[in-house]
Amino acid sequence: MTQDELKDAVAAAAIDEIAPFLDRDTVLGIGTGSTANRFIDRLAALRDDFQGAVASSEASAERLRGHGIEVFELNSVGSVPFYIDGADEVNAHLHMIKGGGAALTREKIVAACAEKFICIADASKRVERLGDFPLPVEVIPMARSYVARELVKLGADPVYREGVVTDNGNQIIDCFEFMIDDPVAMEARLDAIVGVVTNGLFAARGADVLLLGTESGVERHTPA
Ligand SMILES: O=C[C@H](O)[C@H](O)[C@H](O)COP(=O)(O)O
Repeated sequence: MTQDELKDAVAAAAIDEIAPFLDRDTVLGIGTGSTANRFIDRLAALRDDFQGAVASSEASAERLRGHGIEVFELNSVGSVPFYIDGADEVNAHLHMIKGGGAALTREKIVAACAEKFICIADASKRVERLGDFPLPVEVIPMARSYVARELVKLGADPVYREGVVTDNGNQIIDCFEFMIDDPVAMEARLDAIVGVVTNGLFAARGADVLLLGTESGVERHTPA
């Protein structure tokens, strides 16, 4: 199977996972990226079965609206039973690296509000140790050089993602050569650097369920 077919398979599995719980009051949390897009496209068929969605990016909001799915501001929503999103890497504890598409901050906010985080990913995203994928860090623009120097002190090779402005008007630094032994501790340590808005480690609040697309079918994992 191609990677796109595996993404399609996990998007379909996520629909099966949430469909029995939808009602007219349900507002879903929706992530960003190519896997989340496939989920959004499948969600269109169910649009009359739930109220709408909160999106983690302007791109996902536009795609949802394009399918006739109402998009709500997070501040106007009481509860978010499910957050469905992809990942750049995920380990056995369902800690993740996210933010390859620069949407990490809004993703982390919507995920924090959700009762259940369902991660949808093809098998290439599953790793033993996080860090081969360069860890994204969203920074306030005026703090970029300072934050980069602090990241060097932590052992990373920080690279400014040129030309990218996040939905929040900020910039992204990608941390190369930065293997992560303790994702929970490192997530907190990075967040403590002045000028960091968010880092792409989703460990303190990891996923609750991983739907992993493999050659032999979709595997359902919970945290080890
Ligand atoms: O900022 C982007 C998000 O964190 C995505 O969920 C992540 O990059 C995975 O994207 P994709 O499904 O395209 O691999």
